[in-house]
Amino acid sequence: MLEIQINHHQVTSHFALNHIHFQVKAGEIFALIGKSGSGKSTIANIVVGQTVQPEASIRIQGRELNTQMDRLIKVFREVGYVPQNLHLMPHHTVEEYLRRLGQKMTSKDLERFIQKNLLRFRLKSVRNTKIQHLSGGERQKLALLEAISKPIELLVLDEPFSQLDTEQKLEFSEIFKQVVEEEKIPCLLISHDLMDILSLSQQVGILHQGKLIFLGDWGHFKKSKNKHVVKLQQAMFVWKEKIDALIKA
Ligand SMILES: Nc1ncnc2c1ncn2[C@@H]1O[C@H](COP(=O)(O)OP(=O)(O)OP(=O)(O)O)[C@@H](O)[C@H]1O
Repeated sequence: MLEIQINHHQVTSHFALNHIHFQVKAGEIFALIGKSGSGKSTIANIVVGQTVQPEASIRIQGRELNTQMDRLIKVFREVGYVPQNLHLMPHHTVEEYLRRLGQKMTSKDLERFIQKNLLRFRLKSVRNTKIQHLSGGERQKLALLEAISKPIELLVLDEPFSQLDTEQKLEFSEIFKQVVEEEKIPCLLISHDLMDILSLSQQVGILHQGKLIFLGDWGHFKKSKNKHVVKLQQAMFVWKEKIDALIKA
């Protein structure tokens, strides 16, 4: 279980996070959505340890990660993080990159790691392609692979769908869902688009001007009368009508 508590974090004179408190179970995807500038990435940066906020509490199985010891490293070692802007090595091929990730393994384990992950992440056909020539979807898969290639206790993805087309989103969603189930770790998924997270997450948090204005599962979401949630419900209704009409035509 991951528990995040940020009572107050002043980012600028105009923007602060307030009363952020939520929990994510192992094997569960918690989607944090909100408009641009609502504070999603600020939360992600605190959760992964990139922003120093001594008063924030990031607990995994009741153990506090945000301690002075853990502050010595840039990202908490327990976290697998896929940032909004990926930092992959452009001149390496996919296979070379995997060899780098597994450089401390025995040669037998390394071969097993490469074969398993090329299959699991559907990257076999591009194993000899340089990263600079990969599609957005392939790069995103490689970043997720890297995030889970070390022992981690939680996973954070910041806007993984923003550069992907519809087909790539579908493929990435399938792989991502399977990975979270297999790894049995809590996952925080940041997105600005409700459509991208609908079929993926069990819990959803809606962020508005630095505050969580909704927190719950999709059953609660459906029944909520909060004005911001009602707007999203209406958008979903319009999509449903359009999709139904297309299917019937
Ligand atoms: N390092 C910083 N310096 C100044 N202002 C910042 C900094 N980081 C964030 N902000 C401000 O804090 C607010 C929240 O930003 P944040 O990036 O968390 O929003 P977001 O919801 O992730 O937006 P987006 O979806 O566009 O990425 C914004 O008004 C932003 O300008």
